[in-house]
Order: sequence, then C-alpha cells, then structure tokens
Amino acid sequence: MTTSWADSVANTASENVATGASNSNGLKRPTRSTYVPPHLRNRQPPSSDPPAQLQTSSPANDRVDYGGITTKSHWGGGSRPDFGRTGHNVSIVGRGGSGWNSRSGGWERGREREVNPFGDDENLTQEFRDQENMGINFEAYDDIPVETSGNNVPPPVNTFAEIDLGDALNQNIWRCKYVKPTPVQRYAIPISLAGRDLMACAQTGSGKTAAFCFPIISGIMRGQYVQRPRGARIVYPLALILSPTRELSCQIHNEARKFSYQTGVKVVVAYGGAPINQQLRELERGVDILVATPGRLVDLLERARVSLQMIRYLALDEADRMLDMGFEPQIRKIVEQMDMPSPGARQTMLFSATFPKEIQRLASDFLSNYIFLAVGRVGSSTDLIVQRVEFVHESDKRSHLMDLIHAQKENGVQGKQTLTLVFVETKKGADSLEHWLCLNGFPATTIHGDRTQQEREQALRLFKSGKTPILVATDVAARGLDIPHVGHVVNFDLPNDIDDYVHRIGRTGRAGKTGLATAFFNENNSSMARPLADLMQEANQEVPAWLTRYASRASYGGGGGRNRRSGGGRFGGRDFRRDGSFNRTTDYYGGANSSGGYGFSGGYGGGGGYGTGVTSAWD
Ligand SMILES: Nc1ncnc2c1ncn2[C@@H]1O[C@H](COP(=O)(O)OP(=O)(O)OP(=O)(O)O)[C@@H](O)[C@H]1O
Repeated sequence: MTTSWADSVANTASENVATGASNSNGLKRPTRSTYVPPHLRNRQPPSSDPPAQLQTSSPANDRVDYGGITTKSHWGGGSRPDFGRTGHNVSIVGRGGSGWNSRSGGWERGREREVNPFGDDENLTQEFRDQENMGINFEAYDDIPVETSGNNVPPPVNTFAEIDLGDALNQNIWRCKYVKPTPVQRYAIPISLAGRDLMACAQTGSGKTAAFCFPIISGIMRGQYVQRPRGARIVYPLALILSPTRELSCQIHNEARKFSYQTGVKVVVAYGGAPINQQLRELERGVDILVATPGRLVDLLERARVSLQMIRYLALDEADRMLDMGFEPQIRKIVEQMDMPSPGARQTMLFSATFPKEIQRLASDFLSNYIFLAVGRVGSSTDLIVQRVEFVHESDKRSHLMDLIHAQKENGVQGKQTLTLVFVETKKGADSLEHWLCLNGFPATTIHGDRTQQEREQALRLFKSGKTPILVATDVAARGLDIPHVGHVVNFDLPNDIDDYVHRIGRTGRAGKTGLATAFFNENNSSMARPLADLMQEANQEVPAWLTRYASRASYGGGGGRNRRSGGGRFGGRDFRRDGSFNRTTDYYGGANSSGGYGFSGGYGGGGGYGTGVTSAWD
C-alpha cells in the first residue's frame, strides 16, 4: 500500500521511538502510526546565520498558544530541538533514542531531496542579476489608508520580529531579503495568526502571497491538528491554496517552497496541462500545503486521490476572479460539496487587489465571523505606476506600438533593459501580433490559452530571463504574475472591465518599484472612459481632456458588460457588510477598528453583469 510522505514519516518516527523495533539493518521499523508535526521533522542547524534580530533566545518551552503575537519569540533557540514536549493536540514523538536527525528513514530521506529553492535565478541575464539587489522602496506604501472591520480586530505589527512565526520561517524571510512587512502583511499576518477568517484587499504587487503563506506555514509548524487518516493512495493536505491560472499556481508554489524551506512543511502544486501522473507521484510523497488550479483539483478529488477532510487553512488568491460567474460553480463544488470542513472548522483567507461588492457578498458564504481588510482603496491602482492613455485608431495600433518600443529602446531606464508586456483581447490577436513583432525585428513571444502548457512555460521563462523582452498576452497573464523587470505594460486592446485593467497594469510597479502603463483607447472602448478616468484621477495621474470628454458622454456602466463599477459616484472600497442593503442581523461591527479611516461610500452599484470571461486555464 502506498502511503503519503507525511504518513510514512509518522510511521517511521513513531516506531523508532515507541517500539524500538529494528530491521535487519539495525534500523527501527514502524509498527503503528503516530503523527509527527512538521516542525519536528526537519530540525537541522541553519545553513547560514540570520541577523541577530531574527535569532531567538527565549526558552524553547515558552510557547504561546495559537494566535499569539508577541514581542519575543517562543520558538526555541537556534538548533536546539524541543522533542518530547506535548501539547497543541498532537501526538508528539518522544524525546528518547537518537532523535530525528540521526535517522535514515522518513524525513531524513525527504530532507535530502529538498532542493534549495533560493537558487532558481540562474537563467537571468547578467544585467538582470545586477539589478536584483537594488533594494525595495516600501516607504512608497507607508501612508496608504487602511480599513479594517469586524469583531475584535488584532492590532497590526510593524516588524517581522514582533510576530511569532518561528525560527525556520524567520530565516527564510531573511533569505528572501524581506526586511520589514508590507502594509498588507502588517495587518493580515496578525489577523490570520489569531485564527480569524479574512477577506483582504490590497494593491497589486504589495506582498499578498506572503501575507497568506506565512500564517499557513507557521500554523502547520505548530501542529494544531490531529493525526491524519491514512488511506490507500489518498492524501490529506492541511492547507489548500487555490488560484485561477496554472502559471500563478506555479509561482505561489515556488514562493511557498522558499518560505517553507527547512521547516518540514511540504508544498505540492497540481495544475492542468501538465502530466497528472507526475503530480500524483509528488502528492504521494506527502503534502501539507496543496497549491492548485480548481480544474485539476476537481479531477484529483474525483479520482479519490486527494481528500479535503483535514483542511485547516483555505486560501483563495485572486478571490474575486475565483468567485466570478465563470468559476464560482467549481469553487463551490470544491469548498462546499466535497469533504472540506465547513467555515469555522477551517480558517479561510480571501485575497485580491479588487473585490466588487457582489463578489464580497458571494464570498461571505465561505467565511465565518471574518475580518475585512482594505489596504488602499478596494480596486485602486498603485500610484507607483505612471498611467498613460493614448487615442489610437484600431488600424494604427501596430505602428504606434512600434514607436513606443523604439522610444523605450532608445531612452531605456538609465540604459537598462526592461521587459514589455502587451495585452491583447484574443488568442489569435496575440499570435498575429507576436508574428508581426518578430518580423519587424523585435524578439517577442506569447502566452494564451491555445498554447500548450509547455509552450506557455517556455514563453514565460524566455520573457522573465530577458531573452525575449516582449511578451504578448491575453488575460491569462493579467493576474498575480510577479515578473520583477516588467517596466512597461501596454494595453494594446483595453479590457472591458476596469478591474481587469487594474490587474493588468499591476504587472509593473511592484514591490515598491515604479512602472509605466500605456493604454490604447478608441471609440470601441467608450464604456471604459469613465471608470478609466476615475481610476487615473484617483491615482493622481494626468487624465487627458479628450478622455474626460468621453467619460462625460459615456453612460457610466451602461453597456460596459463586465464593468462592475456602475451605479454612479466615486468608486471605492469598503466592507460590503457596511452597506445599508446588507441587513443580516449578525453583529459584525462590534469591534470595528478603522486604522486609516477613509470614509467613502461604496460605489459598485448592482448591475454586475460581468460575463464569464474565462480566458484562463482551469484544468
Ligand atoms: N516584506 C517584503 N519585503 C520585500 N519584498 C517583498 C515583501 N513582501 C513581498 N515582497 C515581494 O514583492 C513582490 C510582490 O509580491 P506578491 O506577488 O505577493 O504581490 P501581490 O500583492 O500578490 O500582487 P498581485 O495582486 O499582483 O497578485 C514579490 O516579488 C515579493 O517577493
């Protein structure tokens, strides 16, 4: 019978310690299973010393309960293992014997396989590598307004040192060169560590991935769960992170592997378009955190290869996308119709840069007594991005694009190469523009739903590395992708939804860096005139007079299809529970805590009307 990696570790551990049985090699063999929490699986001295502020000196047995935010760490000092202590509702292997690090079975083997995830930039061109350590200007986010609502909101922190994330995770934060938490991390991490459900909205590129990964990894390390069942070839992850596209799932997986390096927490990714057998084999080696696209996950659930019964943490990245009309049924199936614990019995975290009110309303079905967090206004773009909009007739778009690229090449950003991401509406349009660019001597590649997964991954690699500095993409690349050197996003075809525009331009101007976004506008985009003008004005951008005229002529929200900011008035973000129209009797506001206090009224009127817009890969 095949068992999961975690189970086999547990078996080996329990046996070695509890029974002392030996095999013919003198190694101890399992006779019964005992769950071993991940923080006990992979103890080993750090490979490099973190700075003093990340080291802890308090006694190892000075742990706080789940949810503790503390000014000193309670995770034990250095490499001293704290085997043998009980607590946190788990069976912990005894202290005796030779300890984990001297065993040759289970985790020892697993640890040997753990590839260092911090060394994957070898494909970068030298120029990009030189730019890597230029430093991140997070002061850019310092005066951002923050709104929180819900009961008893835990206070934010200012430094990672204030949060009890554990030594191993702290070392990885240091390896990632994260010096201080971004605003969304300052608020979201304490909220999540306190065990609260969360709906969080924060601007593109502001560090949401770490905001949901850190509490999950830390929570799993603390082992707040009972022994996992063992069944033939079924694996029981403790956390599930869902994202709408294959590439984003891969990216989250890569990030989560960095954050969980040498913590003993195992992260596996499953997404469509890639061989399922390989993913099954990986799952069988054990999984604590499963990162997945919904289509492939449904497949695994239907094959009875994954059970969601033990899920303690559910995170939906790009949550509004995951719950919009195209994707909602699949998400409901996963979250409500399989064996996942119900809200309250699991912790649920929803993150996005945009959160229309209709979607907030839908999302509330998945949450229990949650906290709403908005860092910056919901759906706003960061003012790190310089936004330009130019009136370009359909027939002139190509030559105009060529002018832009020429100008960019000549001026450069202090002579440095930057990447250009060009968004188009259709897959055919993407192929034909790529072809034309290449014909004209501009190295370009493309990513869209008609390309094979291998082609998509190759395109992304070539682009990221700077070898092919122009990527023509459909909306499949609009969300979440974190490509460090994208200096220019061109909306060759504008989307029909202002939220899609926000995500697209958010591929630049990330992590405190500045970026440029140029949109081509013409008569075909008149329904976007007003939301675009409003968004630009809010982000302190120069709005051309002609766009303002278009905006005043266009019926706001009328016929815009997926334009959710209909309904008049300034759009803005806030917890939909504060709307008069939301009349549940639940006491949601008892402990409302508004840290930034921008009091604007929500402007996403009803209407909705967003279409399916399914451009991403779901299988
Ligand atoms: N505390 C931090 N210090 C320095 N860099 C950070 C920190 N947190 C995150 N980053 C970096 O910021 C970049 C953007 O982070 P991330 O991709 O999580 O943004 P996001 O908010 O999820 O964006 P999007 O809305 O586009 O998905 C990443 O390169 C990440 O490594």
